[in-house]
Amino acid sequence: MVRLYNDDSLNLHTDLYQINMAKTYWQDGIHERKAVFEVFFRKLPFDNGYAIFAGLERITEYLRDFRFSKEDIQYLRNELGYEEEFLQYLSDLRFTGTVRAMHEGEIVFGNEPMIQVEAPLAQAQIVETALLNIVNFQTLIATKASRIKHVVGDETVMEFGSRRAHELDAAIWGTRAAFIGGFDATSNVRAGKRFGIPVSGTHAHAMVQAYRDDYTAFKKYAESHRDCVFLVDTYDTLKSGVPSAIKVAKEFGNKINFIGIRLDSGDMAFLSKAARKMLDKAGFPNAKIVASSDLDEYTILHLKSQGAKIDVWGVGTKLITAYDQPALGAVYKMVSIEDENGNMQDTIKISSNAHKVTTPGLKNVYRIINMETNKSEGDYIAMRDEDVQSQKELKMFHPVHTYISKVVTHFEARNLLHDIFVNGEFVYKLPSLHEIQGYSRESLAFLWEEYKRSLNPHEYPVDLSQKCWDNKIKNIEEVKQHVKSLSE
Ligand SMILES: Nc1ncnc2c1ncn2[C@@H]1O[C@H](COP(=O)(O)OP(=O)(O)OP(=O)(O)O)[C@@H](O)[C@H]1O
Ligand SMILES: O=P(O)(O)OC[C@H]1O[C@H](OP(=O)(O)OP(=O)(O)O)[C@H](O)[C@@H]1O
Ligand SMILES: O=C(O)c1cccnc1
Repeated sequence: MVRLYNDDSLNLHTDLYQINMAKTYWQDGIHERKAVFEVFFRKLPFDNGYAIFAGLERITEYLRDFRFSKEDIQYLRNELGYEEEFLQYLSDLRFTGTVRAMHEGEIVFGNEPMIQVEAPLAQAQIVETALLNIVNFQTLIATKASRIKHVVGDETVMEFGSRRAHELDAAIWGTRAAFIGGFDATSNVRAGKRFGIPVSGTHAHAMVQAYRDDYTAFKKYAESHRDCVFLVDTYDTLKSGVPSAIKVAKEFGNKINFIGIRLDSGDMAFLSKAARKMLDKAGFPNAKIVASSDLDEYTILHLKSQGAKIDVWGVGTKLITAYDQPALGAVYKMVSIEDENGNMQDTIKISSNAHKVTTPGLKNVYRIINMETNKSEGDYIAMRDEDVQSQKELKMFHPVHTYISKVVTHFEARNLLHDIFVNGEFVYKLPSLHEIQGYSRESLAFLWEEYKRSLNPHEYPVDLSQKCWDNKIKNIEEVKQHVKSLSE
């Protein structure tokens, strides 16, 4: 088949300015200098108390495949006019850097690196766009899913969003992220095939319309399927939908597995309670009630507070489009760069907003677990040469309001960043998606409930070590001096 679009590589999935900067570095001969960038966001999405890091698997694939194809080079030559020598450099380019990152599914907070890229400057620059693109979306959806799952609790929640997602990629990768965040199943069959996510589904109003009435439609479905969930709200939920479902379930008996019914409109608290009574009375106390229709964590919480008898939740649009916050603002900031003598020098980005000043240098991130409570005291960012675990007492203080502090003893300092690539070599063992979901659940168990509630959660501490803080202040002073000297 002749394809309209030959989407042969992801290397051009970058902003033009990255390639232009790479060209400047290359022409100036500094493209091979080592640079360290960190991926982090400043503000948690949805005013949540935590986020769930997702996207690492796709990033590893992107970096392993990192090469400009012949067609890419041709495009850069013919349409963008780059010169031959630079194009030759680009066509030989492979990712040779070191990447450290959190495990996928890790609980993550503002202002701490989820990923560190330590690579030749030009390479580190070119990969920024794709890395942020992947992490921002997948982390956002995994976090939204986690908020929803937190409200749903032990009941089942299914992902129904593909039809409303922002195109095909978002549906597929959003579904994967939703599973990481705790969703149990998806309606998207391709996501099931590709990622091994359990696939599940009922039927649409169209089928009832096609057969003109509930009873005939359910009967025809029962004749062709063993597992049956009947959608009961096409015409009249309580007068026609539920009675027809019960009638078919009785008629077919053991020939089908009558799982239950689905409600998709109306007052779902009222209808679910009424339907429950009808199902129980008819001898189907185990039949489940599935609900869908513009659900999110808020509606689900409301429905539960009204005593709705809903066992399974189907959530689409508001999850997959991150309806109430359409983007996560993760950024990619340079923290260190090699100088002309081969020494690494810290770099900092200053802002008039204290929260926006970056934290320079080569750092580690630790989760400080209190060994007595087995709960997390906060995250602790230290310089790489610090030995955090061997300290008897750890002073943790707020990175902006430094007078807010506490001393922690009897702790385990868990290093959150793991080697993914070392000098271009892929050294990480990718976990399965089920393992990632399990890991995320375990990570959440270290958080006190105060950080997990969906409304006004406590602010989780992400603190700097004294050394890291001193280094930041020193860098700020140096930059100020430098700027002053230039203006004199
Ligand atoms: N008891 C309830 N309490 C709070 N929210 C509810 C309750 N029942 C339903 N909802 C929510 O209220 C909204 C109702 O949507 P809307 O009025 O647009 O139409 P609908 O009843 O779903 O019907 P249709 O799909 O035919 O337009 C949905 O988001 C639904 O999840
Ligand atoms: O509301 P969401 O959270 O996005 O969940 C998915 C929605 O998609 C379907 O509706 P649609 O009107 O597209 O078709 P159908 O009801 O006829 O199946 C389904 O009935 C849900 O209402
Ligand atoms: O299986 C379902 O019930 C379903 C699937 C996609 C969207 N809405 C509902």
